[in-house]
Amino acid sequence: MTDTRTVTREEVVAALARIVDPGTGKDLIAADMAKAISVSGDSVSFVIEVDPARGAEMEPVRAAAAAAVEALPGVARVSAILTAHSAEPQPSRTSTPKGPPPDLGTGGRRKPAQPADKRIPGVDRIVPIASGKGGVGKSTVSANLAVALAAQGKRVGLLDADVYGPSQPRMLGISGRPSSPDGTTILPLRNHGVTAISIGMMVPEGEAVIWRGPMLMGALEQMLRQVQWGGLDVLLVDLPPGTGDVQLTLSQKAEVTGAVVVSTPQDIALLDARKALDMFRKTETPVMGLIENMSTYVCPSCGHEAHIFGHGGAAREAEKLGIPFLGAVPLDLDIRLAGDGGAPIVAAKPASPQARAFLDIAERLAGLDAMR
Ligand SMILES: Nc1ncnc2c1ncn2[C@@H]1O[C@H](COP(=O)(O)OP(=O)(O)OP(=O)(O)O)[C@@H](O)[C@H]1O
Repeated sequence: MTDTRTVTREEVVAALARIVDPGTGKDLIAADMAKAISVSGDSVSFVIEVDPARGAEMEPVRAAAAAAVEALPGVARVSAILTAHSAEPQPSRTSTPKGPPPDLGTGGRRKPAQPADKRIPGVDRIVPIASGKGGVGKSTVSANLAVALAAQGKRVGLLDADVYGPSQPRMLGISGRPSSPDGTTILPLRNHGVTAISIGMMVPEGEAVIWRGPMLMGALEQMLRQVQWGGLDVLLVDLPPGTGDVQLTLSQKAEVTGAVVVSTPQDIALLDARKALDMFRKTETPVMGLIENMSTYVCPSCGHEAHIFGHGGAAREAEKLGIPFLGAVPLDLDIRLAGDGGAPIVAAKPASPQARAFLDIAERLAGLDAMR
C-alpha cells in the first residue's frame, strides 16, 4: 500500500539527531552540521557541513543520514550532500567524488589547479553564459540557446549556477528535485532535449543566495562532477550576473571552452558587460562572443520597430574588442511569455522569427572553431 503520510521537518530533524559523527561523538543536529533542511512533498534535501580534512571519513555518516531520512514514512527521495565549511584545499578528483568538494581557499593558500583535473568526464565543451549585470536576459538566452543547439543535433546540458535567481527550472518547465539513487551521483532532469541541473533544485527555494562562499563552491563542484551528464557535446552554464566567486570557481575548477556574454544595448549594460569581459581576460578564459538581447522592439499591433535601448551597441562593442558578435534578440512579449511559461520560444514556436534569432545565434556559436 502506498504511504500517503507527509513527512515533517521535525521528523527529519529527529532522524538526523540520531546520526552521530564518530569523530566528535555529537549528533548532526547537536553539532549544527545539518543545514538547509528542506521538505518538499515526499522529497527531502539537506547539506552536511564538514571540515574538508574529514571528507572521506564523513561519507558513511552522510550515507547513514540519508538512509535514516529515507526510512521515514512519506519520504520518497533524499538528497544529502556533504559540503566543506573551511578553507583547506582538498586533493582533486576526476570522477564521482565522495567527500566534500575542494575549497577555493583564500589568497596565498590557493593552489593552481592542474589542467588534467579540470576536465569533466563525458563533457566535451563547457560554455558559460555571463552578463555584467542582472536582468539582461542571460537565463532566457541560455535556455533558448540550449534548446536551439539540441535542435541542431548537439547533446546539450544546461547547468544553472545563477544563485541569485535560479530560473532554469521555470524556463525549461522542469520541477522536482534530482534524485541520487546511490547517494553519490546525481541524476539530472531533462526537457526540450536539454539535460539540466539547477542550483535551485539543490537547495531550498530562496536559500542559495544566502549560502556562504564555500557552500556555493561545493554545490557548483558537485553539479559539475557528480551529475551524470551522460555524454555531452556542450554544457552551457548559466552564471550569476556580475563577476563573483562562481565565475572564478568555474574557470579554476573546469576547463572552460569559452564564455558568451549577454548584454542589452544600453551604455550602462555595455559598461557592465566590459567588466565581465575583463574578468574573463584576467582568468584567461577565452570569450566566444557577445549577444545583444532586447535589441529592438517590434510592436505586435502595428509592426513598427523601435530601438528602445539604442540597438547595435553590443555589435559595435564586440568589434571594438575584437570578439565575435553572435547576434541580436528582439525585446518581444512572446519570448518572455514562452520562457516564463516553461517552454523557451525555440521549443514553443520554432518557426517564429523570434526563435530564428536564437537559432541563428546557435548556428554562429556552433560554427566557431572551439565548438567543432
Ligand atoms: N528578449 C526578451 N524579450 C522579452 N522579455 C525578455 C527577453 N529576454 C528576457 N526577457 C524577460 O526578462 C526577464 C529577465 O530575464 P532573465 O531572467 O532571462 O534575465 P537574467 O539576466 O538571467 O536575470 P538575472 O540573472 O538577474 O536573474 C524575464 O522575465 C524574461 O522573460
